[in-house]
Amino acid sequence: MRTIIVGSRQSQLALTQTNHVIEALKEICQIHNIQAQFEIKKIVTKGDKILDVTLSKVGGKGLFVKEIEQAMLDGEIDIAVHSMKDMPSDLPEGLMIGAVPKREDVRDCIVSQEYNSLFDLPKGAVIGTSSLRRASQIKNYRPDFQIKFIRGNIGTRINKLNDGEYDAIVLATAGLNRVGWQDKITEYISTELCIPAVGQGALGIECRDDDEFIMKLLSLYNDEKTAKTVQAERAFLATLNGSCEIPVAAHGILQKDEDTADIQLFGLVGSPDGETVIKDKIVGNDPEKLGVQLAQRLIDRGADRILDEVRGEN
Ligand SMILES: NCc1[nH]cc(CCC(=O)O)c1CC(=O)O
Repeated sequence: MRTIIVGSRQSQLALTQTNHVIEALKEICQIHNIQAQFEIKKIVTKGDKILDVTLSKVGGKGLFVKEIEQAMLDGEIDIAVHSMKDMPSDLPEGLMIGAVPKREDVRDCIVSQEYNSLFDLPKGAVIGTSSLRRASQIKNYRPDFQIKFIRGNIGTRINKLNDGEYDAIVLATAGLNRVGWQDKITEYISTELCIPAVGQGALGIECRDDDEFIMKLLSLYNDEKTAKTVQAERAFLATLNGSCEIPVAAHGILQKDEDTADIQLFGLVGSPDGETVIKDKIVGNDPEKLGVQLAQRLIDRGADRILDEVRGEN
C-alpha cells in the first residue's frame, strides 16, 4: 500500500480543492484496483503571508507555488493540487503536471449587495479586483467605473464587500463554486465581455517526473480536452513572457466533441485603464502552435508595448 502525501495551502479554497481531488483519486484507485492511501500536509507559502500589496509587486503568481514545489522536490510531499491559473509557465526541473482534470465554469462573476448586474451599476461605481486583466476589460466595457484593488482569500474579499468598501467585486466562478458559495454570485460575466485568465477554472495536479506509480495514477485522472485547451492558453501566456500577473487573458474552446476537434483560442492583452484592448481569435489543432501564433499576432499589433509599460510600473 502506497501512502501518497498531498501538499496543500491552508486556505479554504485550497483545502476544499485538495479534498475534492483526493476523493476523485480514491475512486480511480478503487476502479483500477490500485493500492493507495492519502494524507494531507499543510504548507504556508510566501503569498499567504503577504496580503496587503498587489500580487504583481511582490513577485507574482509563483509565490503560492514555490514552497510547495520545494517540498515536493525534497520528498516531503508527493503531489499538490494547484489552480492552473496560479501555475507559472515553467515548471522546475524534475516536476510535471501529471493531470489536468475536467474544467468547470471558466467565467468570472460579480458579487454585489445592492446591484443586480454590471449593467445596473451606477456611474462611477467602485469595483473590487486585484487582477489587471479584469480591470482592463471591465474598464473597457464601462470607462466610468473606478477600480479599487482588493486582496485576500475569497472570504476576506466578500467581507470587504459587505463592509461597503466596494459596489461590486469580481471573482472566479470556479472558486466560489468549489467552496459552496454559488448562491452569493450576483451575475456571471460572459467570456466575450471578460475573457478569463489562462487556466481559470481548471486544476493541475503536480508530481515528480520520476514517480511512475503516481504518474500512472494521475494519467487516469487527466481530461484530454481540458488539458489541450489549457495547453494552448499557457503557450499563449508563455510567448508573451507571462510569468507574473499581467493584463493577459486567454480562453480555449474545443469546437466539436471528438478528440480530434479543432481548438478555438481567444486571446487578449489590455492596458490596465481599459483604454487599449488588443484581442484576436485563432482556430487550429496544435495547442502549442496556436498559443504561440496568437501571441505573435497580438505582439505584431502592439501587445508588447502595453506589457512593457505594465512591467515598468511594477
Ligand atoms: N487569483 C487567485 C485564484 N486562483 C484560482 C482562483 C479561483 C479558481 C480558479 O480559477 O480555478 C482564484 C480566486 C479568484 O480569482 O477569484
